Amino acid sequence: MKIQYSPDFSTMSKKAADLVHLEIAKKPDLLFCAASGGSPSGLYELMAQKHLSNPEFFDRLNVIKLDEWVGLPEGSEFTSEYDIQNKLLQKINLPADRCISFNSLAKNPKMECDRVEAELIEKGPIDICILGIGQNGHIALNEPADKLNVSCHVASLSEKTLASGMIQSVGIPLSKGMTMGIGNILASKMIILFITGKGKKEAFNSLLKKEIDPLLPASMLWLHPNVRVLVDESSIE
Ligand SMILES: N[C@@H]1[C@@H](O)[C@H](O)[C@@H](COP(=O)(O)O)O[C@@H]1O
Repeated sequence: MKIQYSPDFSTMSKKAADLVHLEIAKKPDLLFCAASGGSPSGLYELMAQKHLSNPEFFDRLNVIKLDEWVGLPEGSEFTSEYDIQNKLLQKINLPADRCISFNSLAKNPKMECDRVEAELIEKGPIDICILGIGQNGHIALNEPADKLNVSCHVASLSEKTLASGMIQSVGIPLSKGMTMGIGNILASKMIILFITGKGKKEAFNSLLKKEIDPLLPASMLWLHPNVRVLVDESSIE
């Protein structure tokens, strides 16, 4: 795990963009796993700028979405789909046939996870996995628990996640999410974990203990040989 500190959000995002653009230049058709939320939004903005200056750059890129809430109405601005579509996919003109995603409205979320898992087996592994960290140390929607799931699965959301900014204003009671499992994430060739945003300090300090603990799902990343942790110091003071 390589931890790199940046003085602010934009410097951190620029470091991520440099890494991502370098990998895509080497392998234009790579599989990019996109997280929703605030942490990667600076990266996505820089990718959108790259597209403006070099319209062919993302022409062969494939994207898979990291996670999704279960049961949000179609087109809801709170879905991860909406977030990633608006911040990244529409900006880089990525067609639907090069994007794999969980459908928030799937009638059977377990079957939806199995479908995404099967697509990932066929098209994976992920080349670059973008992650934020939850205030409780979750990655994707792998919540702290005695046991963690290897594969794509339906997750019960923790109280801390339910109280987080992202879904507080939804107005519909949510209790579950669909997510990549820890095994899917650890099978990625490169992982970029952002540490930025309010309330992340405690989880980050726990991660620095270098202990593997399912109650801190992000600690599983210590088992991976190619993880870049990009820290925005201004937000964790
Ligand atoms: N399901 C999302 C994750 O995909 C995201 O990485 C995390 C951090 O969000 P943020 O970057 O907004 O702090 O929150 C949510 O739980």
